[in-house]
Amino acid sequence: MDGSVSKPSWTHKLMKDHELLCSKIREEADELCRTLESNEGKDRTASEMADVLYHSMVLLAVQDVKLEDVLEILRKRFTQSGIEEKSSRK
Ligand SMILES: N=c1c2ncn([C@@H]3O[C@H](COP(=O)(O)OP(=O)(O)OP(=O)(O)O)[C@@H](O)[C@H]3O)c2ncn1[C@@H]1O[C@H](COP(=O)(O)O)[C@@H](O)[C@H]1O
Repeated sequence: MDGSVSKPSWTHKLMKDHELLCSKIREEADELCRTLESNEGKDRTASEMADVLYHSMVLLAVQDVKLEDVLEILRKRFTQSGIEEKSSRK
């Protein structure tokens, strides 16, 4: 024993408590939207987006989904407009 005390980790807490994790993602997404609706400025938008990304990346890690896999899906969508893709599903 080296006598060190491990620091509490927000990430570990989120990974163990899926209800908390999902509620944080919803809360942070709502805060991000409010930066637009209330014109809170670029810095606030960037900060809230960082919160959304961080919490969403924890959700990916819980499910063993790599961010690279998400980026690959976005890359494949480059050649098709979102409206075309949506109508192709109907
Ligand atoms: N990027 C983050 C990160 N972004 C946000 N958070 C935490 O997410 C929590 C969000 O809670 P709240 O919504 O209550 O806080 P808030 O959003 O600041 O409050 P308001 O917007 O409501 O004013 C806060 O405790 C933030 O510190 C993060 N916690 C950790 N990380 C990264 O994860 C690493 C490991 O952190 P630990 O897991 O805590 O060791 C860190 O070094 C960082 O790199």
